[in-house]
Amino acid sequence: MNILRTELDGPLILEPKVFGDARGFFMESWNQRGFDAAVGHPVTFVQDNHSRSARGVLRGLHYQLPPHAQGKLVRCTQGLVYDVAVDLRASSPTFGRWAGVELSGENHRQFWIPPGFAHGFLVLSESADFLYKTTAFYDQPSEAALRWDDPSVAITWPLDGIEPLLSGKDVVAPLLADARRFD
Ligand SMILES: Cc1cn([C@H]2C[C@H](O)[C@@H](COP(=O)(O)OP(=O)(O)O[C@H]3O[C@@H](C)C(=O)[C@@H](O)[C@H]3O)O2)c(=O)[nH]c1=O
Repeated sequence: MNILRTELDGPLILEPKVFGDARGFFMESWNQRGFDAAVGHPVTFVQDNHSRSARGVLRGLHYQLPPHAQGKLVRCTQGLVYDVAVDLRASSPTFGRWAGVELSGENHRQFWIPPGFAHGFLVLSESADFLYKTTAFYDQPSEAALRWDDPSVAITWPLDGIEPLLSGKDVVAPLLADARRFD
């Protein structure tokens, strides 16, 4: 597994070793020992999620508040998405900054987003299957969101003229100035 850092302290891009042959490919999509070594400490996942979205769907930016804050290990198994993490750790030198990466069924990349970050993605293919593991259970009262197009965060989503399709709650998500942050 190849590990790439972003300009933010915490998120990691993981590139699993893919064994291709005449049948197709094989890869270890998660290996506890390798993952813990990459992150530098043991991580326990408790939930796996799967969503499917059409082109132009933008889910996010989402997080859960402590004590239900979630680390997420995300990947796209079919299609192509642009995936983004935003640093919401109040004491972080990179508070309010973002990192983005293309994840696809072709590049097999995974993105580790630790607790303390908002997360979202934009679908760039006709459809996309998005799978992720979380370190805490879904807790609806702890859900929080940050506006995807907050000018102070200024994420350069590769929209290319697409009008993103958002959920009702994402349309009215607060700007960074009003969003809940992590102490
Ligand atoms: C996230 C989640 C949702 N749900 C339910 C609640 C709701 O009725 C339905 C759809 O939920 P949402 O609209 O929040 O789904 P979605 O917009 O896909 O939410 C996800 O977005 C990405 C960007 C993330 O980072 C995830 O953590 C998660 O917040 O599924 C669960 O039962 N368990 C879960 O873990």
